[in-house]
Amino acid sequence: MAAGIEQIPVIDFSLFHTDPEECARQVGVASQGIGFFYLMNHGVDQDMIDRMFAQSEKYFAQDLPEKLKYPIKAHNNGYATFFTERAFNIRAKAIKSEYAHAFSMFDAGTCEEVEKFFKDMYSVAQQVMQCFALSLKIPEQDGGMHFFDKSHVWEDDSGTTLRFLRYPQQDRDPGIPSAGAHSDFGSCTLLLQRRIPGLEVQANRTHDNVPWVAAPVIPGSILVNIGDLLQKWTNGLLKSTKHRVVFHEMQRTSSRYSIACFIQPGSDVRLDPIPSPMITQLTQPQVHENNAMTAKEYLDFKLKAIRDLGE
Ligand SMILES: O=C(O)CCC(=O)C(=O)O
Ligand SMILES: [Fe+2]
Repeated sequence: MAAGIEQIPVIDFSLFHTDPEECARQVGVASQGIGFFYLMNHGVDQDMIDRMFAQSEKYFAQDLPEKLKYPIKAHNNGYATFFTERAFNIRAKAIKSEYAHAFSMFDAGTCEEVEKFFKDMYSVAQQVMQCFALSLKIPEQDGGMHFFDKSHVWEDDSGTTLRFLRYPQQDRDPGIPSAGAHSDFGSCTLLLQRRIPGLEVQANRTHDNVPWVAAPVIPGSILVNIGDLLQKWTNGLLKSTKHRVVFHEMQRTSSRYSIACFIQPGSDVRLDPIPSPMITQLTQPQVHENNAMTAKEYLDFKLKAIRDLGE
């Protein structure tokens, strides 16, 4: 049965190596449906993930002045508080820049491991992007399953960001989401949750007041969702779904931690129409803009829109 919008499918990602077509089919169904899917057997080492969470806990446990040594600025690296959510961002670009000192949040010797972790997550994203290209049936002469490879290169300048998140312990339900309903901006997001649930996904895009679907913590999984840029780039075929984080009873006794990896195309990538028969068949005719935005222009446009909203 095809996955509906009411449920988040779980995909055994070892299929990517044994049966990429079937893997891509499952990724395609989920991406055109609820816009979220779990990956099991994704290949990122669980012990390393556990160490990243341990580093994150240690970082957030520091006194505020320590954390504020690296406040988030326009470059989007560093510590930020958004309402009841706390975050520490590291952009892929920062790893090799003068901003590398921000890694002092980590214990000595762990910087290399953070970089390895970030790169391993990025490789999973690249495989997911290959599944997107396969499911879109992009012709071989246009790149086939490797269509997105050129636009997602680790070394290229991009907005790709690793974000360590903490939702502090609270003795009562504040009654409002810790992270309000939003969609992500980029190509896709890879999320690691641990222990405490709270993430919810919009069950329906067409009417308000519909139930939210819980995105439970599935140990060992990576939760992937499509971002606005990929929705726009695929002319709406792949869905960027709103989600939020709400208070969970377990937060009365401990903080909730998660780690998100926001994947963006290279800054200079132009979002020209994708040569996909699926997009042609399943979406309204695309408006051919002569001056398609670059990924950076799109991201700046989205960031400006939230700044203008005063968020
Ligand atoms: O912490 C989570 O579970 C989700 C975070 C999220 O949606 C975001 O930072 O965009
Ligand atoms: Fe999000």
